[in-house]
Amino acid sequence: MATTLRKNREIKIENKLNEEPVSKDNKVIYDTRGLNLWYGETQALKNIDLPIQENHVTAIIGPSGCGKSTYIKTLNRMVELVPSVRTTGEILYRGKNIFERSYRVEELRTRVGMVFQKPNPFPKSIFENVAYGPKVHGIRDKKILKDIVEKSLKGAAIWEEVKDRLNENAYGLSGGQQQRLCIARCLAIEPDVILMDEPTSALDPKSTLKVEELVQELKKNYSIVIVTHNMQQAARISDKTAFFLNGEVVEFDQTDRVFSTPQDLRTEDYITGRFG
Ligand SMILES: Nc1ncnc2c1ncn2[C@@H]1O[C@H](COP(=O)(O)OP(=O)(O)OP(=O)(O)O)[C@@H](O)[C@H]1O
Repeated sequence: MATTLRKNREIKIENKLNEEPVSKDNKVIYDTRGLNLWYGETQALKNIDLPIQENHVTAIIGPSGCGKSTYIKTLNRMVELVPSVRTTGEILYRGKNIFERSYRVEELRTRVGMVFQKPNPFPKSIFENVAYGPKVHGIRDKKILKDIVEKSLKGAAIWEEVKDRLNENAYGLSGGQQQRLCIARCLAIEPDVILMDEPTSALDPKSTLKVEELVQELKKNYSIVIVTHNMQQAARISDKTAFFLNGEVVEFDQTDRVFSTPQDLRTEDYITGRFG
């Protein structure tokens, strides 16, 4: 891990050197160009063009089955775990096409963390849940692991609630706490991007609020892409919103514009609750 983390930092610097000078606010971290994706004969994504900006929260909204989850699972190539999947087009992550043969998918996945709809802690202690990733990457030093665990739990705004019970089983936590633990687990591998697939859909309103506040905090250091069914949530926490419909991006803009003055009638119909 120490080597991987160092490498991540070096890659960040190297990328910075290779990048064209663009203003900080406009730096594209993920650029999707003409992406099509099929599950067997079914086309789930159609000609997607989507630039995702660094240190922004980008929300993906749209009705059930429109391709939101498929899209974010394409960003870390997790979608390829489905054998019938075929893609065309490009996704550039920090300027490099992730579909290129020579692209190292393992490295992509250490730089791009993912949080799922249902909290999925391992049946292990709170400490071990967070230390797992760093251990897999070769960190054995107890002091370093302890520091990583504390820093990650603090980063996920759950440290105060669990610091006295780190050796207890993670299953003893509430759903909302489990989800923040999963976010801490994700932070422990020092990702560059965090993908979140409906991270609050299984949580109560209070836990949802905590995760939303956390996302706002995390975007200072990470780039976040979040799929959500909850339009209020997208409006509250995202900087940019992409509206997907039938596998296409119908509209992509600043979140306030998408919700206040949508350019496409289909976006307007969706956000005003006429369908979906
Ligand atoms: N493993 C799979 N095999 C075949 N088809 C799939 C698979 N996963 C998704 N699909 C199809 O791809 C399309 C997009 O599905 P996806 O799950 O990406 O939509 P979604 O917008 O995330 O939906 P939801 O909001 O209900 O989660 C749907 O038609 C779905 O049936």
